[in-house]
Amino acid sequence: MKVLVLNSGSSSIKYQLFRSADWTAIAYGLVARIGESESELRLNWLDGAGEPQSSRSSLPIPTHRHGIDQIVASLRESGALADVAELAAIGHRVVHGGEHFKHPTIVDDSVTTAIRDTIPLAPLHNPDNLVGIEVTRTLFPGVPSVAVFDTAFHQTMPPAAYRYALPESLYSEHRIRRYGFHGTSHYYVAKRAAAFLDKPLQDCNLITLHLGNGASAAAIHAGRCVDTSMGLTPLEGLVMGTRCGDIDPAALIYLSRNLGLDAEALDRLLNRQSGLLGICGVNDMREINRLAQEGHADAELAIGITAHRLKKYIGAYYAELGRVDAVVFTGGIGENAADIRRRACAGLERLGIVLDKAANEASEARGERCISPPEGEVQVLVIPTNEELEIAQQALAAVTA
Ligand SMILES: Nc1ncnc2c1ncn2[C@@H]1O[C@H](COP(=O)(O)OP(=O)(O)O)[C@@H](O)[C@H]1O
Ligand SMILES: CC(=O)OP(=O)(O)O
Ligand SMILES: [Mg+2]
Repeated sequence: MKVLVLNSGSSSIKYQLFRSADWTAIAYGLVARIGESESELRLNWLDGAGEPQSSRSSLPIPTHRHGIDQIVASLRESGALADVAELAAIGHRVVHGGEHFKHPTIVDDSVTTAIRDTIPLAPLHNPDNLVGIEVTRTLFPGVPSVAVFDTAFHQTMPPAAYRYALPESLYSEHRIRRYGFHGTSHYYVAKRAAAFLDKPLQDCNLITLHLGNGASAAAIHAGRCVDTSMGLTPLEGLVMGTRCGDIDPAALIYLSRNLGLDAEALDRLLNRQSGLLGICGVNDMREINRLAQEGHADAELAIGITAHRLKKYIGAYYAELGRVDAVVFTGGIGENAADIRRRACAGLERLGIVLDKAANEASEARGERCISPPEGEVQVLVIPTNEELEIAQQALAAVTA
């Protein structure tokens, strides 16, 4: 059987098709620039002989529905998915599941309603996730769609970690609390880290750092999440591509009173115009590294604030956990940006966190690796994330349960 995984964003859909027998990704790709005059369809697949092939085409793709149609048509044409009947499940990334969803869930009307209800909490993500689900439910009524939630892994946090110091009614009536996101990624890399350390996950204390366009940290005690940096929405915590992370909430009051910014303007400012982009005008870490090396002070500052914030969270989560087996870096920045890793870990020797300079900076290194000395008290690991694989496995488990 095969499992298709869709990660629907505002103007793109990323997808992977897995063969469940051995969890090989037999095809993956994306549809980009949906709704623009020239959209793009990319497909990578393994041909009949197992050789990798790829194709890229430009065509107008006006809506997500057309995008998913195109994905399925190209999967059919390539032979990766000869017949939709081969699909055991379609797994969807859903960013916000509120308190309602602690597990992967087969979608029915009540589930789409519950996901729709959380849109105000994840306006950047949930609407597009929902569109993907609605399209596959109408296009393939015979194939179960399974929602896998970013928030699910964090549902084990104790109240001391997930409650804010706000009036009780804001929690009991409005469910304002820390939810946490990227849970599928934190869980996946935690499992891989445990395997790397050759210990059962339930014996591992880990600090996992997912550093992509969105970024978050998690404290994992005995294999369960006990704290995470994102909050009610994916805005709190670390510095991100376009999101500010932690700020004094009174800054919003100030901006509202003195600059007249309303809710929409604050949302735009903090979610889309801040973070790395706000500090230095660029949100791509590769470009920022290049600019910093050329001496651009604002690019250097963007890296400095990012690393400073990361170090603070590593220290805080170390204090919460008491003992740490490994610090795990993942996501596009975590997996590739040696300089960020170096700065985030600098000065933490007293905590047993030490990097092996050569291992950290080995630019050709790929895959799961240890970047601390083998005798180190705390292993520092780089573990490439694979949210799609985790979603595929959870989706299949949900439909076969
Ligand atoms: N070699 C690299 N060096 C530094 N940063 C990198 C490198 N490769 C990717 N990145 C950064 O990773 C970020 C994107 O991470 P990714 O996990 O792909 O994002 P998303 O959250 O969209 O999945 C971007 O800031 C990008 O610049
Ligand atoms: C929740 C979140 O921030 O997701 P992403 O990193 O995909 O934007
Ligand atoms: Mg990602």
